[in-house]
Amino acid sequence: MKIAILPGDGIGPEIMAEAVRVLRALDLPGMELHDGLVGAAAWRVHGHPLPPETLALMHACDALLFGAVGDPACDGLERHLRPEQAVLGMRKELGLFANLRPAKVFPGLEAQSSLRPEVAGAIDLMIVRELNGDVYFGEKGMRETADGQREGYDIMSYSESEVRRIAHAAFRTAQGRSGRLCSVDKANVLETSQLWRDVMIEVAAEYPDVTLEHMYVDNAAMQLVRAPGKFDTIVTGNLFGDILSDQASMCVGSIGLLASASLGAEQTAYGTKGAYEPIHGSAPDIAGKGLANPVAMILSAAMMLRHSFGLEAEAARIEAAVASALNAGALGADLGGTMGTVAIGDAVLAAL
Ligand SMILES: NC(=O)C1=CN([C@@H]2O[C@H](COP(=O)(O)OP(=O)(O)OC[C@H]3O[C@@H](n4cnc5c(N)ncnc54)[C@H](O)[C@@H]3O)[C@@H](O)[C@H]2O)C=CC1
Ligand SMILES: CC(C)CC(=O)C(=O)O
Ligand SMILES: [Mg+2]
Repeated sequence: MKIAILPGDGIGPEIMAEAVRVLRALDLPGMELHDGLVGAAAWRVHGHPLPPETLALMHACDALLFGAVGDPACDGLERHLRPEQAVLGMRKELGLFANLRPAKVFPGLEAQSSLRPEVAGAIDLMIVRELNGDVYFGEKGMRETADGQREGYDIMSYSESEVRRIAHAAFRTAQGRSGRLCSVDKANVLETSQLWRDVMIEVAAEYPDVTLEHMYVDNAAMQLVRAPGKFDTIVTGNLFGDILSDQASMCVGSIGLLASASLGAEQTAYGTKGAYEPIHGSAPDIAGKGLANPVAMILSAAMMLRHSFGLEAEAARIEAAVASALNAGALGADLGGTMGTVAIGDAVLAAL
């Protein structure tokens, strides 16, 4: 059970330290943790955000715990050297095309949501975000128009096979939940989305026990704050899924609460290889202050135990400890409390 520990930048190291404490407390036989550098932290040492040393570690491990990357000091670098290329590169290099982002309100935290408590209380949804395609990975560049203006461009595209494989992942996810799948696209405007919708409908024929509906992304953004409890499983593209999941986090209460699993086709001796990371970024505005909520990172470790190592009981144990600690008031500033990163980690450990 080899796990790559990739804290990254900003609050990444602070929240990773808490997740590692929780993992170590479980005392799992055969668990090995291997540290690696990603993002600006790697660029400062090796001159690249995803250096060969880290890539080799990623390939050698059964699962990866990833903190966050991003550093304002690097915003002026050429794009291929920016910290964010580490997370994009990891997902592409390992073929991690299915990003599962669960959003569920924790008992006792309904009032921390940006929504009314009775609306927030009904949230229990899963966003299945495609992670290897879309406008994030299309050809991009800067060119000059005929009248001498600068013009930036990013090509949005999806191939049929890319949509088909995420469709199967989403239908299977919906089967394991309530059997309702909502595919979010912009098929009224985008050809990419029309293909997405057509393939979703084709794949639906193989899952007669799942009810498929379609929703345009602008409406989905609205419905997510109007009646989020009506969603069960959402499947969407890379860009829309990125945006909708940040929005879902505030419906739950804080972006510091939402974990994710990024899975591909590769199987190890233990289960599906995957990378596990909070949905948030490196939060430079609070980095180094001990204020970051480590819950999303800790819950990402739980998702790792479930998906990559088949350790369901241990995953559930972490999730129960987090729910109990939050319910008992282990809240940071993001949730209206006063606790810092380490104190929240202590509370989770005490509840384990
Ligand atoms: N997977 C990754 O590594 C990601 C990296 N980024 C990068 O992170 C950097 C910052 O991006 P932002 O747009 O500011 O997004 P962000 O998610 O880092 O922060 C947005 C806001 O949420 C707060 N926040 C985030 N995580 C928190 C936590 N655990 N506890 C308490 N508050 C938390 C931050 O303080 C900030 O006010 C950029 O360089 C961006 O490119 C952004 C998203 C994902
Ligand atoms: C650097 C971004 C593509 C990462 C992000 O915002 C995300 O995956 O949620
Ligand atoms: Mg994001």
